[in-house]
Amino acid sequence: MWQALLEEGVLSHVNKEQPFKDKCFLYRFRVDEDGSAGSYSTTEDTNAANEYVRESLSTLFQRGPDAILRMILRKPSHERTPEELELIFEELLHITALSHLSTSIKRELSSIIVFESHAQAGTILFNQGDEGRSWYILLKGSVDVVIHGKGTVATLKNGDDFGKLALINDAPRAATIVLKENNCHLLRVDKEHFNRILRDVEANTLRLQEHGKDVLVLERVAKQRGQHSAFKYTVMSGTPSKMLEHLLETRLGNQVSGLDPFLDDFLLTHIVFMPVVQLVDELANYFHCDSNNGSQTPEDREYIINFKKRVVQFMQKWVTAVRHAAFDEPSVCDFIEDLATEIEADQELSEETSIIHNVLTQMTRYQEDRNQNTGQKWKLPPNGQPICLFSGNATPSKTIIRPDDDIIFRVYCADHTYCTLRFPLHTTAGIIKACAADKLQLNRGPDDLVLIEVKSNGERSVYKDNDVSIPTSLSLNGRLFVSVKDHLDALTPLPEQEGPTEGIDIDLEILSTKEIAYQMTLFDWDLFWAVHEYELLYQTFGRHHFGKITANLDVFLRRFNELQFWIATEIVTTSSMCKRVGLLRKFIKLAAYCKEYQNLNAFFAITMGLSNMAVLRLTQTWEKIPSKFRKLFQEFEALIDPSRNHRAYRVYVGKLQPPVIPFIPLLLKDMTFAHEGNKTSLEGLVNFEKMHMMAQTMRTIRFCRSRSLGLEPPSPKSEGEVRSYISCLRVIDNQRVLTAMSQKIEPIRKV
Ligand SMILES: Nc1ncnc2c1ncn2[C@@H]1O[C@@H]2COP(=O)(O)O[C@H]2[C@H]1O
Repeated sequence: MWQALLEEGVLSHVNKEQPFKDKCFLYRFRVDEDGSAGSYSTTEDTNAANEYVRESLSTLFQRGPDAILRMILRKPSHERTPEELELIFEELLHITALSHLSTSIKRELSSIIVFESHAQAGTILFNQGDEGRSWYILLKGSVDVVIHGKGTVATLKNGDDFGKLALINDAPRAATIVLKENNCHLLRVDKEHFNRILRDVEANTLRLQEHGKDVLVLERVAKQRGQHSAFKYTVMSGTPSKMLEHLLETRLGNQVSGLDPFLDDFLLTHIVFMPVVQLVDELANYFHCDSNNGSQTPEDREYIINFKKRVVQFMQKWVTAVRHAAFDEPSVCDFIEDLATEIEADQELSEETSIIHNVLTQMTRYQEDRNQNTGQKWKLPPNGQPICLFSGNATPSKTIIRPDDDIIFRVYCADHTYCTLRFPLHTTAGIIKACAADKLQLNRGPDDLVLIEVKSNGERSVYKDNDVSIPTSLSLNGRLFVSVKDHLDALTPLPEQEGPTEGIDIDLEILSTKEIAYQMTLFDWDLFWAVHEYELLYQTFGRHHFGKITANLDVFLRRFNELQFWIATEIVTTSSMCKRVGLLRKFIKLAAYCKEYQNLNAFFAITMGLSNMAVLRLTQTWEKIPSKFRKLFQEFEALIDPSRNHRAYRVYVGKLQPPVIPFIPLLLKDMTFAHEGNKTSLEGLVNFEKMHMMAQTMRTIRFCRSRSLGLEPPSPKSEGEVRSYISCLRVIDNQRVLTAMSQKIEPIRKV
């Protein structure tokens, strides 16, 4: 009762101590303090006073038991008796915020959980950006969750808890907590106890709300070994802006080195859910958060400066993660320049000057390089040869194909007449269609016409009007046609699409196999190097989704198919059995060298070429090669075996150190699997788990290229000859034709 009187302010301790202590005489009644106590002169006064005492006593009878609990909860742990701990434990059983915890944990909590009350509405419990020291459960009253630049985003009521995020992630407080009512009651668990008892058994999911709607859903995940605790919260879904805020608040600043996985996932995939322009806009707002904030306390200033530093760090990590792709966006370049100017003018940001200058230098270097190589011309030769620079240089040699580079290609119509067009790669199918129709004098409206690929086997695939990177997307011997919609059946492949009818003139036997593998790897490395991780995203979401070109990836995938069909073409066009046997041996050796050079793309392509039914069925040829070659080939086949989701290959490649040229079709398969199996948006929030899956695959590419290719060249005998040979392979990519030729050179044996 004394405790209740104390809490209600009837009684006060001279030093304002809150827990009531018996046998202590330093209390006085407030009325005494005020000096307003007087004698009751009339009977009415006495009756009124008695009535007042009765009412007060009945209130005290109600409040007394609760006050005992609070009195106990205010005691230091070591002063709590076993009976008192039991009382606390029973109370904890009724608290929803603890309902997911086991009985033994609640017992542990009984001895350390403390009661805290605050008399005044408006009291700040802690500030955004502060170090997290405790976790709270609200027992009575309500608090506002306030965020810089946003104001109050949520109000928490009794039963709610808060303050866990900073403790679990070792991050600063994500919001300021302000008491909304007088006399709020809270339970508090301090960090050291939280870490010891709760951290690793915390609830699996944490949902943050703003204005009644979920904005961030975090899930508990295992941390890597060696870290403070076994768990932390990672983002599962969220609104784009809240995820960015969470990133800037918690994932930057306290990270000394390395790239935080959430930050890296965000940087690699944000284009899916947050366009670059929006990202730059929000970063600029964060950087300028002080511009409309007149009076600032020193704490405010510190917070603001810290935030500015984080924006700079974000830019640095952005450029590291996506390299030149960031500089291809004018809004990013403008922002970097503005940042540099403002940072130079702000003494408080002097440490950031070198970071932003470094970013600026990278940007300038890239822009210079781009300006030098601007408007390159590529051509897609009509005879099924690889896409190459128009200047005649057959090897792209570390040349990236850019959206505004031109490409020269042909568009045919049903009677096989054609026009030659030259367009930037980012041109849409709709424009190409209109222009080709005009040149070929097809007098029909654009809605009646389609742009379509006709493959060498007669298969057709229609382009959507807003698809881009059209010429590079063609299959090896595929051709672009423009046709009236209703007459697609009339389209037939051109005779030349069949490919060569006999082997290429050069005598492969005289070229050193190792030299071919070496030159092939250099060539493939250059193509691989030009592919940006983003192209995997563009390809997965569809050519029209981002309006961005996938030309470098297209060229690399074409190369894969080219190698695969080249093997089959060479074998079936070699009619001499003796030569064929030699060729088979040579190709198995070639696959072995490519594997040794860690060019797994070529290794797969060659092995798949050799496993083509048109080659595999040549039993007489296979019988004539030494058994050690056949065994080697069986090993290779086992490695490319697609069963159990390409397990053999995944295990093998998992052990390699870069540089590696990976089997890209599998990476694309993984991307498609992640894309088709998971929604991009879940109840209005970005499904970040999906973004994480996609980023993992994109990171594989980064890992494979994280060291440059430094192969020891085999003593060159015919370097130039080999190089020009492997960069200009002509192939048959029609399976029916390959099989027919195979049957011609080794007819089915009659039993
Ligand atoms: N929308 C929100 N954004 C950030 N924090 C929130 C939000 N809603 C509630 N909170 C709580 O506010 C707390 C502030 O401190 P913490 O970052 O430790 O943990 C935070 C959450 O528990």
